[in-house]
Amino acid sequence: MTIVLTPYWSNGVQKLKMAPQPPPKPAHGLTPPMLDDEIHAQRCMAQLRSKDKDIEKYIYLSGLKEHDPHMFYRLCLAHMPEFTPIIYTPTVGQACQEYSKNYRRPEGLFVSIKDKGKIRSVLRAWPKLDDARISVVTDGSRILGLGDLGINGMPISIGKLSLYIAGAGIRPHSTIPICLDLGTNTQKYLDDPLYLGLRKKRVPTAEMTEFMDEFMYEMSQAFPKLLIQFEDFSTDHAFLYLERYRNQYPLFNDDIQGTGAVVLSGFINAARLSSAASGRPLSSHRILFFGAGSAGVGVAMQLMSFFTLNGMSEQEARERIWLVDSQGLVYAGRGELAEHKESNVSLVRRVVFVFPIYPLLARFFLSLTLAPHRLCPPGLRRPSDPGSARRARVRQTHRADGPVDVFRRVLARCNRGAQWPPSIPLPIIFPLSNPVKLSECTFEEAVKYTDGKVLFASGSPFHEMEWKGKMLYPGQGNNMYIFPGLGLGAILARCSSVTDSMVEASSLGLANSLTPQEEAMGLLYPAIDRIREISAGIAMQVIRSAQDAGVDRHPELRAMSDSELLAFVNSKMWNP
Ligand SMILES: NC(=O)C1=CN([C@@H]2O[C@H](COP(=O)(O)OP(=O)(O)OC[C@H]3O[C@@H](n4cnc5c(N)ncnc54)[C@H](OP(=O)(O)O)[C@@H]3O)[C@@H](O)[C@H]2O)C=CC1
Ligand SMILES: CC(=O)C(=O)O
Ligand SMILES: [Mg+2]
Repeated sequence: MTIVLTPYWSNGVQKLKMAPQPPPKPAHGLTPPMLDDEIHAQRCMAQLRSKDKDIEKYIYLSGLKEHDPHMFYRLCLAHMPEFTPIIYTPTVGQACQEYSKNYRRPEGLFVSIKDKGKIRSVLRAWPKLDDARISVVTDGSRILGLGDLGINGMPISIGKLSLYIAGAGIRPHSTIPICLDLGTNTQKYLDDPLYLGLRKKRVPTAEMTEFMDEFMYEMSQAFPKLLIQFEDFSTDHAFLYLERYRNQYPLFNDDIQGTGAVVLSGFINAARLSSAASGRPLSSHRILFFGAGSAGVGVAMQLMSFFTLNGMSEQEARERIWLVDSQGLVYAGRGELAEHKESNVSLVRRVVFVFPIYPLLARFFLSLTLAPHRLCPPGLRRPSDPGSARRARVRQTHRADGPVDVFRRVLARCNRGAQWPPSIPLPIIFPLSNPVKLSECTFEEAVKYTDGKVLFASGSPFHEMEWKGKMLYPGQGNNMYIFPGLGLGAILARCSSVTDSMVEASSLGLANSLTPQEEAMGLLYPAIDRIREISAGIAMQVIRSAQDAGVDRHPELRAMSDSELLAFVNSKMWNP
């Protein structure tokens, strides 16, 4: 089916093709006589691999997905490690940045601030109203770590949904990529004649909230069975709209909750290995978050919840967790804190009482000195390090222009060329920022500075490497391991909302999905080729958790045994 769905900014009439229907058998004579499926799969891979640049590969695969979706998803499933860096991070970041330049055809739904008051009619233009089950919605304001890309954020919604289809077997025509156009504060795009979005600065939060209220209500009316994933909203709005709507509609925020879940899962597996090697209990870990945005605070909240559910007091759990932002250590009394840091005050250190008389000195000291010093694992501290020299060093690190440089320097200084201390046999380093160029450190750096001992997981993929005759494998701590299974479970259980317990269930499901072979290799996350199996297991845990929380609306699933439920989940997966 094709319908005319012209983006409001487009002059011409363009057709939005609803993909993918099973390909109709072409009449004899309309295809080459020897067009064999198997050979054609090889041909497509050869065409893909012949492209020099990743962005060209991305464009090629977008075209393949449009005109032959079955082949696209078949190849995607067969070559996950090769495909994900192209259709997802890191290349999707470039695809977003160049979206207006490379734009070829409409894909997804654009809802503009100008549609306020008539969002209903925009949504109802979507051709597959009854089929819709999952939508990834972004406003383009914080795409990966690349900042405010405005309407150029659309490929992130498309990319995430491709992973839903490939990774969890969501039916392609049940997905709706959405980009909200609320303006952009990035001058480069406002000045770009090719920019496809509104040429105005972002609207104030109050106006955005009115828009969001209407948008969410109309979404629930137009698509009654829809689960919504909020993606890459700037941190203030990410927390605001998650809290505002989470009890009203089935939705979750991928950057806060999906990231929290994936990192908790990796942490559980890493801490197991680390604690086994050091003989120290899980409670001995000290966790530094370098960045206190939606991802950092989301993960910190997830870890807090895990620690307290597993026997630690809130105080003990809090003492494990340290947040650092662009101003240094986040602590109560530092001054006005952003809402998402303030409202998660249980994470904020309450250390200022040590300096009742000299609050300014305290702020300076805590921000520049104590935080990185204390956070540096104990075995790495140099007891003889004079305070002034340390302060100077730390100040120097804070002079850097971005978190990447700061982190690299801290890491390098932690090592100081000395032997990695035996008190921390297996340090855990998760440089989670995306895409690759924003990763806080590379796998190679982490391996080098820890003499090959690091337990490592990054947001974007790195290659394995050899170190002193041994092959070392980096993990990919990316929410792509979580959202397909979490979404599938929430859809199949017909949830009225997504609870914290469902998110935690997805995390534990992932942590427990390692095979004995993967465990023996010291992996923190399972091989991505097994994503379907992993997603099915996660979906099953999520459904059970939804039932426990009483938010499921599919009572027949309650009567099923676990094996029946798993078979049911698998039977619902779409296959190319
Ligand atoms: N691996 C994964 O699955 C995921 C990865 N991410 C990635 O995480 C990154 C962060 O996302 P998000 O939290 O939403 O982004 P934000 O921009 O909201 O947060 C960034 C944080 O880093 C802090 N920061 C910036 N510069 C410095 C500096 N020089 N020194 C110390 N701290 C600094 C900021 O401080 P301040 O608060 O003071 O401004 C802020 O707290 C992105 O790259 C994103 O792609 C996100 C989601 C999932
Ligand atoms: C992975 C992801 O969601 C992000 O970097 O924003
Ligand atoms: Mg994201």
